[in-house]
Amino acid sequence: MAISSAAVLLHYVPAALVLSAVYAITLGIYRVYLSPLSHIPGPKLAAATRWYELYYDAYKVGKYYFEIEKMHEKYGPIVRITPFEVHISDPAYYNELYNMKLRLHKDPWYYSWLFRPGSIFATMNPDLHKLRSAPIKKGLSPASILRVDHVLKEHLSRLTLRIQEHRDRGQPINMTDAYRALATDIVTDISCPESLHLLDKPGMGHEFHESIANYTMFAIWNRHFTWIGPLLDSLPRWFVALQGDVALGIIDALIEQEQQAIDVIKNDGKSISTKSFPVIMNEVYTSPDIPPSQKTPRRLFEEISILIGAGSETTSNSLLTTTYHVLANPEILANLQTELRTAFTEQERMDVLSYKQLELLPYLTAIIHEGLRLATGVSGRLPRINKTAPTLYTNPSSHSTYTIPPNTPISMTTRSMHYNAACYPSPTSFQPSRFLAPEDKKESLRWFAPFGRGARSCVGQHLAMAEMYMVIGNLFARWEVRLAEGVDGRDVGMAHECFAPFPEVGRAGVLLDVVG
Ligand code: HEM
Repeated sequence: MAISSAAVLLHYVPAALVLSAVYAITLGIYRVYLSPLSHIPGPKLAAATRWYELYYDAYKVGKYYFEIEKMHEKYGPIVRITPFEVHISDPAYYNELYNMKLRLHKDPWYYSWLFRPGSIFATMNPDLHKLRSAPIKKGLSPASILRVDHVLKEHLSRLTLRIQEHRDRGQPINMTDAYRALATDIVTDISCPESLHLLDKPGMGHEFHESIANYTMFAIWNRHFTWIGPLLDSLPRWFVALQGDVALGIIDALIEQEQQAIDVIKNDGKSISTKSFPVIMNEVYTSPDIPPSQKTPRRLFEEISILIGAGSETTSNSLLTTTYHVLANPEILANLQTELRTAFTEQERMDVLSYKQLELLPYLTAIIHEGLRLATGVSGRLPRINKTAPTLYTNPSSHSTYTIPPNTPISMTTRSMHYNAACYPSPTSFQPSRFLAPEDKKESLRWFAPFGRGARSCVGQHLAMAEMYMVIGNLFARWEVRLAEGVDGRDVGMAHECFAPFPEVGRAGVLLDVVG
């Protein structure tokens, strides 16, 4: 009697299952007891398999941050959080890890998340990063930001129009949408020949922002299953259209960005818009430091799409957190309004105040620092790798020194430092006074790193600061606004940590009543 091939296969299934189980158990035992990281404290399951992180971060959506916090409470300042990675929670060590001199690499596994390997954000090697980032740093330098002051003012005027419209209609304005639209419009204007102009769209691009946020949270799966990113990128437009208009809007925005990259290259880097300043896409293309092999449409597109992503959610979240806390604290609001009304005449306050005018104000400055601290626009754990030498870490309480072998990702989380009661007493409360008196300010700035530190710190920080001053300064100099009913701390709190902090799913956002 002939035996079918299916029957033969079935015959081997139990053996294959047993072998896989033996392999998995042996690997787990090796990782927990014999690996070069086995001396680092932490949960055995996290040391045995990456699926521990997968469960909390991808399946439960951005919950590993909270698990890592619990691990530190139980095991101390150094913890092995995956079979391969060590996490440190010790503010005094922050400057040692994120140190200019060390020339550390980023961790390719962690940064594979958004599938943009051509961007500076996902460039692991410090030499290649230096080359690629030079024109971007130039385009976002303090001098360049001053040159685009008129662009920022123009976008602020469009925000003013939206606020005015809502006041005239007696409708609350959704600042979650407004700030996301504003930050996206500004960063696209500065980076690309064409801006997205979301502030002018109905609902200020609400669905667009929601989809980007949802994608950002979903993209965590991409770290664990690296085929997801390329698959999503290769989906044809007609297929995406089946998911509805919002998905189509996003894919069209990406296609448009890629087309702009193609046009910039076709025009040999000469301006293809009527703008009075060079946009970053052109700066990258014309940079003499970058070899022609790095000037493909795909790389240009990846660079710019990351710049837009990095410059929108972070900034809008910081603006939102600051606005919420100022309004939730009447005394702070009153102090800020007094400072603004003393510094500027009514006529000046009815016009758009500039970054240069506003950055001189000490109370506003303290508010912005405190807002950036509480928001911590990047909440991810930022792993770095020393390729050549072991890293030594000494636990300050036990005085035990741990040797972490080369090539191990070592991470720290700025948000934990910003919320550490030893660095900032009553860390969850909004207290601009921490950044006011010179001695308090000096101490608070020691632990203040919203833009990260070292060679891979934020390239957009000068633009972000200009936006913070201009939006917060102008909002409270000109308008009387109140938190609408139902808005509370959950609208700016972090319920999901997906590189950026996200509030509970389903919250309506920070709505403001414009009363004058
Ligand atoms: C308040 C707003 C912002 C915050 C809190 C923030 C924070 C950060 C942090 C902490 C990093 C380091 C990430 C890492 O180590 O992987 C970073 C990197 C980066 N940021 Fe920002 N950022 C903000 C605004 C912006 C803006 C406006 C832009 C663009 C114009 C931008 C573009 C980038 C880019 C491209 C990187 C990657 C830099 C590199 O790897 O060399 N950011 N940002």
